Parts: sequence; C-alpha cells; structure tokens
Amino acid sequence: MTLHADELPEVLAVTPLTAPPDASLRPPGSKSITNRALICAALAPGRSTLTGVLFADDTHAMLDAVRALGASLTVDEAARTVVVEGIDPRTATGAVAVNARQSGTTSRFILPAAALRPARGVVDGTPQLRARPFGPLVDALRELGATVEDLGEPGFLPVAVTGPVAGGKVALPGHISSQYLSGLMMAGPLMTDGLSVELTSQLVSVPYVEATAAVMAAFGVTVDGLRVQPGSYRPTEYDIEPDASAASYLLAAAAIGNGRVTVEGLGSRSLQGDVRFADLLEQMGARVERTEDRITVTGTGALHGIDVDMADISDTAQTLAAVAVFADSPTRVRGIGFIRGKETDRIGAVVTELRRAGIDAVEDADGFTVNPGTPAPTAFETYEDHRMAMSLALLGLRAPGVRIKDPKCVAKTYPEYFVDLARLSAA
Ligand SMILES: O=C(O)C1=C[C@@H](OP(=O)(O)O)[C@@H](O)[C@H](O)C1
Ligand SMILES: C=C(OP(=O)(O)O)C(=O)O
Repeated sequence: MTLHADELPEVLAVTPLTAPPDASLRPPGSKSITNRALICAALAPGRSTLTGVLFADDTHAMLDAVRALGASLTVDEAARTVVVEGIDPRTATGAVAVNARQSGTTSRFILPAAALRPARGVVDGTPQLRARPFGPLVDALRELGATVEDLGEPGFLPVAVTGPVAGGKVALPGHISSQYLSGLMMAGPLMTDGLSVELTSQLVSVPYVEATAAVMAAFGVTVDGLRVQPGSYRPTEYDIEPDASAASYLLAAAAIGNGRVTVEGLGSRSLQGDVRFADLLEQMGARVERTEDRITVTGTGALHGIDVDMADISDTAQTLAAVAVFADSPTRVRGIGFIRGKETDRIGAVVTELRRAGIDAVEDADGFTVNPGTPAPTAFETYEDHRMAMSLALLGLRAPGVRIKDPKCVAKTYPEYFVDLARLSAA
C-alpha cells in the first residue's frame, strides 16, 4: 500500500512518531495560485507556461473548467507543468457546462469568466459545493449586466450565466467569502466598462485578494484598490509557489513532535497569507527561522495557548486547533464565523471531533476554544473536508490510537499528504 490518496483504505491508522521529526520538504503547488494562474492564462490570448502546478481535485476541476471555456491545455503532470493557449472569451460561441466538483475557487472564479461569453454557461458542483453560499456573486453579476438563471435554490449552485457582462460599479458583501471579489476582479479587465467594487461589509481572507492582484499583475493587468480598468491579459511564464495551507500541517508537526521541519519554496516572499501560520507557532513557543523562500519551525518542548483572530488565514484554524491540544493553556480562535460555510461547518466539526477524543473544546459564534488534554484513541469523522483529515491526523503523531475515516478526502488539495506525513516519521 502506498499512502497516496488514490490508494488509501477506508480508515487510516496514524503511526505515532518514534523520534522527533527532522525533515525538509517542498509542499505541493498552491491551490489558490494554480487556480488564479489558470484563469489569467486562459483569458490571455496566446501561449502561457505554468510551472509548479498543483495536481489535485480542485485544480483538475479548474483545468476542465478553462478547457470548457475554450482554452487549449498541454498537461505534463510529472513535470508539474501546464501550457495554456488562452482565448478571448468575448468572441466565443456555443453553450458550455462546468462541473466545479468540490472547489469553491473554481466555481467562484469561473462564473464571472463565463459571464464574459455571449453564450450560456452552466456552473454546477457536488452536493457539498451546492450547499455553499453563492448568492452575492450571482447578485453582483446581475448588477453588472449579465443574465443569471437560478437552476436550483436561489443563491446556490447550479446557475446558468449568459453574457456579455458590461461591468461598471457593483456593491458586494465581504464577510462571507473573498472568492466572489477575486473572481470578479479577474474577469474585470475584459468587462466593457471595467470594474469598480464597493464592499458593503468587512472583507474576510484579505491576503487572498492581494494574491489575486499579484497574479493578475504577472499577466499584465494592474488592479488599483478595488478598481480594474478595461484592458487585456498578456500571456507569460509563471512559476507557482508551494501551498502555504498545506505547509501548515508540516510545520505544526514540528511543534507537536518537538522536532524540526523546513518547508522549501515558501518564505517572506510568499503571496499567501497562510505563511503567517508560522507566526502563531512562534507565539505559542516554537522557534521559527525565515528566509525569502524557506521556513523552519523547531519545537522547543514548550507550547502555550494563544488568543488569535484568524479571519485572514482561516484555512489554518483547524491546524491550530490540533496544536492547541498539546499546549499548557487554552487557545481561543476568533473572527472565523464564515468558515461554517466551507466544505463543512468547520467550527462545529472541529469542536465535535476534539470532544469525541475527550478534549474539552467549546464553540462560539465566531470561533472556538481548545482546552489542552490527552486525546483518547479515536476514529475521527472527516466530513468530506480535507482539512479535517489533515489536522486531526496531527493528533496521531503524539497520541496512540488515532484513526482517520475517509482519508481519501485529502485529494481535494494534497493527494500526497499522508506520504509526506510518513516522511516526518521516517526522518
Ligand atoms: O481565494 C482563494 O484561493 C481562497 C480563499 C479562501 O476562501 P474564502 O475567501 O471563502 O474565505 C480560502 O478559504 C480558500 O481555501 C481559498
Ligand atoms: C475552503 C477551501 O477551499 P475552496 O473554498 O476553494 O473550496 C479550502 O481549501 O480549505
């Protein structure tokens, strides 16, 4: 048996560390940057070459989506490279259908791109994705001049969009997801009147919007605040950095296992807010060294609880919950009420599972508190949420008897997660 997602059993027993980890790893390519680069390259007439590409369920969804929009792709998974022949969607003809699978980014980025086409495009996904909020993006596209039909319950997938979308000014809430804003921004330059967004509530996940502007800039489009002028994307060669959310598990393992882990390819130059997860480990007592493109975390034997707002880096909240179990005082996480609308209600799920293992965890409206303890041998539910599986597995590095149900769900963003985790034990 290998530990690749394709070959994992129904339930996976996690092997506790027998020695402190001492390893250096390069996590897979960033999901968020891969899916942005694929959109920008698809909208840039001509040939772009993307390297460092993540191949996982979420990015396969985007590869299929940009193909459906008319881009031609040459994919070399072994070389982690995709060559994209981009198109101008405004000259497209013919109806298209996109299955975004479980991928929030794919669905929220492709709908505005599909709205540039003067033809009908249907966007749908798995039942899990259909349950996630979509209404603000539909409302915004309507305000910008596209025709959007609700094919199911209003405010949710599936929807059909028919462009062209004129663009101009639009009001958008920021407190549910930043992905609506990122998706609109990337389609913005190809809207006749450009795009000017006014946020009507506080924006969550802010670093992702900064990453959107950075990737757009690499493809020749400047974003000015929340305004995008009409213009065009330029094809380019773009190297995708490793995934900072994926790195959070590896760095957490160093803190939990009192060892040392270096993630290569991610450092102070990263476009991803989630590299700041290392700052939280430092606040808890781990030692952290950073260069432009490398982060090393060393466990010191001491881990203290912290009180932290994670609205900017919420994909690492479950990782922090796992670390918090082994601290010497409680950890409170705030500012993340919106993660109840992710793959599952992540606040409810993480608290339920920690409690299943006998840990005193408590949920509140916008976060949770973890009181440290010793996890009992437990088979954890994972809620079709890759981040539940990856975070709860960390408990098993120190506590015997941890089993992860449906471990295959890591395929969404990190198919080789359990291979990499085993590397820490082997080191
Ligand atoms: O734009 C992106 O790439 C993402 C934004 C975040 O979502 P929200 O903006 O919905 O918080 C994050 O949770 C997701 O994994 C990726
Ligand atoms: C929330 C996530 O993904 P998405 O919204 O892209 O489905 C995630 O990867 O944790």
